[in-house]
Amino acid sequence: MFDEESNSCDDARHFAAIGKKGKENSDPDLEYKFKKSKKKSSKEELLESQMQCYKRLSDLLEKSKCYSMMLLNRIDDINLSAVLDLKNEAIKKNLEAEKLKNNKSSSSVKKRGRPRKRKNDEVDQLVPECKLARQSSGRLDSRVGDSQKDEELPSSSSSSMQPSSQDDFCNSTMNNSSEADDKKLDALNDEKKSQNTVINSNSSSSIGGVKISDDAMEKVHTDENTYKQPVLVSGGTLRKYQLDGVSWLMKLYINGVNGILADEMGLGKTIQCISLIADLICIDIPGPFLICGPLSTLYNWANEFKTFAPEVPYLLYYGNKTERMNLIPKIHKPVHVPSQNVYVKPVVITSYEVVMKDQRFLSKLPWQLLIIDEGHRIKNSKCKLIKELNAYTSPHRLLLTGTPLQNNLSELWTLLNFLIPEIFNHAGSFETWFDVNFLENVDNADEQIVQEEQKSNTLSKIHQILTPFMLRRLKTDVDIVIPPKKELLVVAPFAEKQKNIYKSIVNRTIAQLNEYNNDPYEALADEVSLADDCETLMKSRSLRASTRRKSANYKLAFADDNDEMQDEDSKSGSAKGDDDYEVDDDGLSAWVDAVIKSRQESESLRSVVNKNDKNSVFKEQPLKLCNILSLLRRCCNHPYLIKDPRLEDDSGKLLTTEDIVECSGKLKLADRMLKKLKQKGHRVLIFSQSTQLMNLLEDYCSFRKYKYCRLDGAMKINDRQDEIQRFNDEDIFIFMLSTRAGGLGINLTRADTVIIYDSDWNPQCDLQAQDRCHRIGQINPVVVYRLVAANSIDQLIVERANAKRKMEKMIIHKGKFKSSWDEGLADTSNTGSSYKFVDLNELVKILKETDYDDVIRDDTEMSDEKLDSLLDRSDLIQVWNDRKSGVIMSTSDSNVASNCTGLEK
Ligand SMILES: Nc1ncnc2c1ncn2[C@@H]1O[C@H](COP(=O)(O)OP(=O)(O)OP(=O)(O)O)[C@@H](O)[C@H]1O
Repeated sequence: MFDEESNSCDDARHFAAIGKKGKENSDPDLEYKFKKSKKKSSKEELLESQMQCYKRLSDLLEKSKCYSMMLLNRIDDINLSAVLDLKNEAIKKNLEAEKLKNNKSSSSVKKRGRPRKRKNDEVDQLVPECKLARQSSGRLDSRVGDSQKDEELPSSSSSSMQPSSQDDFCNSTMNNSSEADDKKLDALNDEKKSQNTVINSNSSSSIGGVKISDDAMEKVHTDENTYKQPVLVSGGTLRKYQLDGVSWLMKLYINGVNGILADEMGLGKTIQCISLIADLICIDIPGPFLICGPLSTLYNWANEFKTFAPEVPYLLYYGNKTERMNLIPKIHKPVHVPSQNVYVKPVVITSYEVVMKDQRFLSKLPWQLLIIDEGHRIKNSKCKLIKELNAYTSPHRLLLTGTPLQNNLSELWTLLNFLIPEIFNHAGSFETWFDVNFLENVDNADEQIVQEEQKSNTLSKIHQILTPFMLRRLKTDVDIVIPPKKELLVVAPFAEKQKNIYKSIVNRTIAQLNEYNNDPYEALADEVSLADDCETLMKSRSLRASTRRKSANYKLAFADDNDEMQDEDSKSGSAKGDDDYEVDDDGLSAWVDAVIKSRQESESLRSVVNKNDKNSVFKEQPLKLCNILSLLRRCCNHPYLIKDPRLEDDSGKLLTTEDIVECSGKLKLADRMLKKLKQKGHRVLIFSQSTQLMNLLEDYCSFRKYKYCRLDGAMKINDRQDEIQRFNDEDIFIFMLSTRAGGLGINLTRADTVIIYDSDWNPQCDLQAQDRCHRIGQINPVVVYRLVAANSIDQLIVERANAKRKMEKMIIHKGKFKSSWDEGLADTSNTGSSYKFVDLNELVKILKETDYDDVIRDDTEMSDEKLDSLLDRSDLIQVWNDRKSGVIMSTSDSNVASNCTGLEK
């Protein structure tokens, strides 16, 4: 619905922003209307605001259309000129380089008196000492003691994982320090550029200052059907869709358009970016290039460079302050790329943390490309990272994310605003452009959504606007063969005592709410006594309270989920539902409604109160309220998370008994499943939101004598990497990971089973987690079990997540952004106001989809037969075998191949 108040508020912000930015962005017409509107009646204002809204939307569509037209024309111009074939060019270049090298090496043979070696051997020759250093370093302690510390990362000499290219880089810069300094880079590369013809001032030079010669342009301007693998990417073969992706990225780059590569997780966004950089090097753009991402993904980037583009130098820039300072000279040192005979700056790979900490220094460098991996990290417009990143100048910004839309449309808008502020210039007015309430409202029936779309075409408009800037392919769209996956929602009944505790929490809270009538603040201020109640209950079960670990540390359930590596059990979100909770008739749903209502009320009150009184007593109350959700979640996961009753032995170790399994419905079921999975030789990833639950699961694994690995956000990067390596190298049954830290950018294809022990409010986090093993490199079908405690907050979370997922599917419309660049633009280049309308039948299909393929539910303990059928994956194996033979018969037919990936529902 159009909101008059928020619109005028947006307008005010909009004009304030105009004032700040200067005249160039202002719209005098709008400004006049805005001032004038103040004197009008509210009806007139509403009408006028709606007109403004309409005008802005038309402007936006027009801008997007013009942008697309401009790009299309530019591409056409370039393609019309005589385009040399990239491959021939590469071969020519290689020959020249080879010739040059032969000359060089024959003179060096004379000088050093040693025989000439083959190209690859030469690189290896440079680094024997570094390789030795790699082998000699040992494992490090697994925890960071002080969370406030700088990232504790090793210096280059002590890292057990220091990649060879890094070593190559160190060594070669040392060996060549006298000749390959900054001046040499400029001189060398200037010399090369001067051999080229005129710089195409119409193309990139006008956009962000990137100058690309005609010669260079010719090398990259082949259309995507003939786009060739970059010569520097020698460690693997790009798949067709990846070549298309690189072609798209290159076109964005040379046309000065920022964008989002939003391919589904595991499709190889990394290799596509590496290929882009490799191609940029070949067209005389010698860097520097900056890649930033979550800490846990840095080694993955390094490994991918090492594997696929071994000649492209990179630098892992991280560590504490001193370590980073020591690395600074290396950022500036050019490195020789033998096959191209060019000097380039190493690609700097770093974390968000460092991008913020070292902003003052790093942002001064003339980055030629800025890649933000797991780009949804900046979905919140107020996050510090966005502000810091905005200080970085680069002619090109690229966001990578497999999950561009996580919670709501404003987040997507924030990403676009960061990338293309000239079009998506005012995030706040987004809501006034589109009436997206009907999409975001979880209570809306599917039919309502379809009717609304029929009426307003909102989805069609959004798709049209996004198309030029986003490329998204799903596993089912592309020519890769990944074994099928299925997801099962497994509903576990509470263990008897667990159920009592849960009831007690709910009843006590409702009583509080009633008791204090409409005053939720007072009602929930007594949280401690609520916890005490639970304790009393536990004690009454004769479970003695002696524990090494502290009892429940109530973290904020509504903490900002943008915090890097935040992986505790407290997540952002809200719950709403009207389920048939047996715990307390309609009690729980009423309770949840009350929780939400009071949260909203207290938030608005807080904002009012806070304006006047910074020390307001109300300030923290809404968060306390949410702690109760956290308490319920703990209870669903394991009652020990409320109070751990175990005693210590003489060495201070907690004595674990069968009770650890018996008192939690979910663990009891998981225990039975794990026993059988082990017998069948499967390997399992267990994801949880809570590190405290992971502590318990560790105790459980030790108790059952299961070999396990662990990865969570508190671990140092080296230790995470060691654990990943250990799981990949050794025969380890279980890898337990915190969803937030372990769900990003890592490859664990040795596992073929995923257990999501507790679901995230944000469904994309769980999807990211599953895709750690369902990706290229997986050879077996994958089964995902999502555990849910029956009739509990767990179910609300899954429902809420499903609603968000539906919205994401509608916006990031399946198939909408997989189209090629030109096809995508063609939609917007049509004359007139013709939209490519959303196919309503397809929309209905999307609305009916769920992520899980089946729900397995039992009110009592699951029978052995049912358990066996739960664990049976012969259906997947059959499908996989059939598909494999189908693919073999027609590998050239990408359509057939694409039908052979994933599992249709
Ligand atoms: N053409 C290729 N040949 C061989 N392996 C490939 C190819 N493309 C990708 N891979 C491998 O596929 C795996 C997934 O790639 P990558 O991690 O880049 O995916 P992603 O899209 O970035 O996923 P995420 O969003 O989860 O980070 C990696 O192990 C990568 O090495």
